[in-house]
Amino acid sequence: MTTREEAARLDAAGPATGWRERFALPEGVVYLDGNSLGALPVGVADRLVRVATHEWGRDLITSWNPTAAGGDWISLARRVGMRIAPLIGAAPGDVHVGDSTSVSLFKTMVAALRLRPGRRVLVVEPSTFPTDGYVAAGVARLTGAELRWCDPADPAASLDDDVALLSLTHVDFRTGAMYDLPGLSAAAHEAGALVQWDLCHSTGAVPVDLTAAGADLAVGCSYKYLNGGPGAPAFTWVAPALQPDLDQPVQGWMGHASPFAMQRDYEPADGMRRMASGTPPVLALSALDAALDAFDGVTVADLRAVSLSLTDLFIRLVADRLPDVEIVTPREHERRGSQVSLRHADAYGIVQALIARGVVGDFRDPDIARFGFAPLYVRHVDVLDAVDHLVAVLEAGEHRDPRYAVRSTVT
Ligand SMILES: Cc1ncc(COP(=O)(O)O)c(C=O)c1O
Ligand SMILES: Nc1c(O)cccc1C(=O)C[C@H](N)C(=O)O
Repeated sequence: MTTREEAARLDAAGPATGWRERFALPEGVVYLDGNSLGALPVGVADRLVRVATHEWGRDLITSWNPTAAGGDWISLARRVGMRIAPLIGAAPGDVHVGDSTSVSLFKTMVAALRLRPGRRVLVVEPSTFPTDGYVAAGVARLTGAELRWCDPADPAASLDDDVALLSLTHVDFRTGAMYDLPGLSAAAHEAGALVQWDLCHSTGAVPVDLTAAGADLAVGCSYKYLNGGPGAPAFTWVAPALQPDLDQPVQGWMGHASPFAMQRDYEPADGMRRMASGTPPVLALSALDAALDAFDGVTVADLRAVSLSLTDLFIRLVADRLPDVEIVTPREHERRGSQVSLRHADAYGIVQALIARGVVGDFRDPDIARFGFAPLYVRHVDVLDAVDHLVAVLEAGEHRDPRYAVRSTVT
């Protein structure tokens, strides 16, 4: 059994030294929900104030161009994309930032169908985060393509000559299980299909090398492990070889080759700039830009080492102390993201009772209690404390409190 002293030693000796201080976390809270909403990095509030007062308030519209205060809003999305690129194995100019993940999925799915005109099937995994399936169904309805649900245990079995795109989520939001990104990318290509990865639950916690894997398209949000804040803009990546033929459906003026020439006819900009549609969300991009400072000097390999050490410890302690609780997240490192999910009939009550004790995880219908381990700020001592509280909740029956019989709207 790991003692608190041993856990504290692991925290002090590991590569995570100094990482947690980059966040403004409330005292006494063990935050295990960074896989839904990342914590607040220290520089973000000041940056937002500066952008609002100096760039917007004082410099007004001149801030679209570079100013003494900073400004240069017009290139902000591109600059933020360049900072996300190394976390996903992308070249610096190949990441567009600006829409929600759902809207990004719409654009990339339509674009992928247009890149494979002879094929009309979109393959999606049915237990993925719902928005991926909803958008795929909408795209199918709009384009006349067919949506084919694959077997989650064997997505490659659904590939054939009709498939234009295999679209998968790298790390599953419910179970924390991780797909073999290079292997499934290769399988899609063998069938002549393109492959897209939803990296919402990977980026910033799990190593991803889209270039090495030969993937075609990817999307991901920035409010989870990237800590960009609620509603922070998502990113899109498309393999450089596909960019010249990329034809996305929301062709707006910001994706035009010369937006300020205000021409009548649309002419796409070069490269990923054409993925833009309208005016970029400058305030949200500024928050994200400041949030990414928390990754300065941090390698993805170190993030992964810390993440695995945390999830290993949580899994081991739960297995030892609560043998009746089912751990649904895979034990094998190569199949695990950065969260651990437990199955229990009273999962909702467990999560609420833990929150009342200052341990914040979340619940996913119908019976999953989810715990995310954001390696930049979760410590081994937090893992120990979380499991102590979990054991105490179950022993005292706190999860059966009648207050938890009715669920809140947002879980
Ligand atoms: C895998 C996955 N894809 C997409 C989304 C939704 O993205 P958005 O709300 O940015 O459209 C989420 C979570 O919200 C998610 O977990
Ligand atoms: N995006 C969210 C939101 O606006 C409110 C509440 C939760 C979320 C989430 O991110 C959910 C998340 N994708 C999940 O994995 O469940």
